[in-house]
Amino acid sequence: MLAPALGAERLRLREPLAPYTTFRIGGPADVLYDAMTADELASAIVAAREAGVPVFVLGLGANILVGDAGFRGLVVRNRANAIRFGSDGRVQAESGATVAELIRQTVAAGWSGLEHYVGIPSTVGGAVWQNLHFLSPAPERERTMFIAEVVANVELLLPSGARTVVSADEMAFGYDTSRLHGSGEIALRVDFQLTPGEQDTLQRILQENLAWRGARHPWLEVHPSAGSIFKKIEGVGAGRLIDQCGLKGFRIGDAQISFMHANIVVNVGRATAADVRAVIAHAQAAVRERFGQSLEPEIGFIGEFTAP
Ligand SMILES: NC(=O)C1=CN([C@@H]2O[C@H](COP(=O)(O)OP(=O)(O)OC[C@H]3O[C@@H](n4cnc5c(N)ncnc54)[C@H](OP(=O)(O)O)[C@@H]3O)[C@@H](O)[C@H]2O)C=CC1
Ligand SMILES: C=C(O[C@H]1[C@H](O)[C@@H](CO)O[C@H](OP(=O)(O)OP(=O)(O)OC[C@H]2O[C@@H](n3ccc(=O)[nH]c3=O)[C@H](O)[C@@H]2O)[C@@H]1NC(C)=O)C(=O)O
Repeated sequence: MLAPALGAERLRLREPLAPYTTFRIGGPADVLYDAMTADELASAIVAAREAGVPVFVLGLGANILVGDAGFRGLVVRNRANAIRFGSDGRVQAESGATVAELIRQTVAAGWSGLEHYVGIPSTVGGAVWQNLHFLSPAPERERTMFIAEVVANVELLLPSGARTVVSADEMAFGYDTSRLHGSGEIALRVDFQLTPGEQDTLQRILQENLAWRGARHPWLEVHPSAGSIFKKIEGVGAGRLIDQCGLKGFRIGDAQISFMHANIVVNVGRATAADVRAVIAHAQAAVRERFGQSLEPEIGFIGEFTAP
């Protein structure tokens, strides 16, 4: 049903999703399609919806846990990555561009606003979906900065299949959220408004932020993860509560609570989604019993899970 619209030769059947996630976990998608432009991304979603096929848009797979039984339907891997510079600090990126590449190009051109988010795996689409954030530069690090601060407009694909451009004010950005959560809307392109930056300042922020993250978070290349597993508990810290339960290093199968940061679960070998879910349940039960607090997962659970 999808082949006429998307091209049979570009559809991969029963494709394992683990390699396309930072957790390196997850069973096969019925069908995987790589969208190479924003137009292809929009066409694929519209084609799937018209055919009544469930569809999931995959960025870098940095904030999701895919079930061991995989995804029934179409996974569209967003590889639409064109980046165009306008005048006076305007930069437009397709939503599959990586934040890493966008930072590389904007910093090289002397524009400030995105350098704070260095080292965080994300596509531009994932970044606006979740309102990507990091602490303000050292030495103060006095506040959390959000990508919303440099977003001017977002082009959206609506559930109807129509496209529209909305301003940042209309994006309902919050901590770890935006209007894209649960709305069925997909970000196709984002316009950023950046400001001139001193090359030395930009380079300092890049290096200091990478050092900060490197010292606190496990390294993805060695210890695959999905970043923070649980949502922030304001003024307390999900990681601190799990830590105080003595759970650093707690392991089920090959899923382990990181020794570096208790809010991160790492895949130390061949972890399954069931292993990760069992670790999540254990941490939730321990924190509820000890502190009476509910830990709410921050990651998305995608596809089909077998019982742990
Ligand atoms: N601060 C940190 O240290 C870390 C932060 N992260 C966060 O994780 C996210 C990772 O992004 P990424 O790997 O690209 O995303 P993922 O592939 O992990 O997808 C996560 C969700 O993003 C939504 N999404 C992705 N692309 C789009 C799009 N074009 N339009 C609308 N929704 C989209 C989907 O939501 P839906 O299910 O609603 O369709 C999906 O469930 C970033 O937001 C980043 O902030 C991750 C790791 C560490
Ligand atoms: C890693 C992510 O985002 C990160 C983001 O990189 C950084 C910097 O802005 O701030 C948040 O981390 P965080 O470390 O402050 O969050 P929490 O896990 O709630 O920890 C809060 C505090 O608890 C303490 N803490 C943390 C871990 C630990 O093992 N022990 C401990 O005592 C630390 O003092 C820490 O600062 C984001 N996490 C959440 C859940 O909001 C992600 O979204 O995947």
